[in-house]
Amino acid sequence: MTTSARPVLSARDIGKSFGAVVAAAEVTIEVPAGQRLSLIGSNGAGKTTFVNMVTGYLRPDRGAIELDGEPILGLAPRLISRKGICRSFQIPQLCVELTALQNMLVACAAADAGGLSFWRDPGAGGHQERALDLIRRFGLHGFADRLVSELPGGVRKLLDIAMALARKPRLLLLDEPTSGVSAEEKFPAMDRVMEAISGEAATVVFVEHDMDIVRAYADRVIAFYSGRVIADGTPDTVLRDAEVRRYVTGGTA
Ligand SMILES: Nc1ncnc2c1ncn2[C@@H]1O[C@H](COP(=O)(O)OP(=O)(O)OP(=O)(O)O)[C@@H](O)[C@H]1O
Repeated sequence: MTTSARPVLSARDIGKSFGAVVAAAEVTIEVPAGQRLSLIGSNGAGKTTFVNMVTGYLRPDRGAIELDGEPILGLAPRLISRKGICRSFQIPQLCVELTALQNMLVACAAADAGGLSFWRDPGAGGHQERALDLIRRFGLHGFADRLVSELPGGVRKLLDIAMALARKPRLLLLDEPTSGVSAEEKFPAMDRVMEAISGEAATVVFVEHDMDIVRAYADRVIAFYSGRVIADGTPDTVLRDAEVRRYVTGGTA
């Protein structure tokens, strides 16, 4: 679980409270390159708060966050994403009036652009090739020309994740990649995601409620409870942990 190499992500003693609610209490997590880390915990345990702090959507009250040794705490989400931390959301953030391919083109063009100049022609500058490659690798070619408003939830989820990869991130954070995806589609969808991520050599942190998915795709698991890390280790170790069984899985894992 430990490595002598410098971690891709280092979050040390980060804390965040919302009034009396402690959403993160001195959370320390280091993620080495290439790891597939799953964050688990019951509703309100602090998983999304952690993701939001790492990606700049929430500013911690205290602590330090570094990407490849460079401090990133306090930077805006757009800057953090340019530095190499990208994310997907529980509810996909897509432009529903554009097609799947147009959304991907905008993501690819924005990844390259210094400003908003990509709006002039998102199809220019090799973006088309990258967009089509990602669409194909996520198995979305059949949906490329369909409006996002017409797409099923599972397809939207995959498109949102594929768009997060447009920037070739060092670290990809996926907030509940399988929520809203039907039981039979979950494993094929995660196979696509993990295959695409390994092709990009990105490190991945994913928030997940389905313990079968955690077991199948994570090589490390961190369990949260009430804003604290209560277990950290291999899936087997963490899912057998007494506190995790009590507070997270209810003994069902
Ligand atoms: N913007 C906010 N304002 C007030 N309270 C918040 C805010 N964001 C999160 N919280 C609170 O912080 C705690 C942690 O929430 P968080 O969303 O991180 O949990 P989670 O583990 O991601 O839960 P879920 O699995 O339901 O998404 C909860 O008690 C939540 O109500």
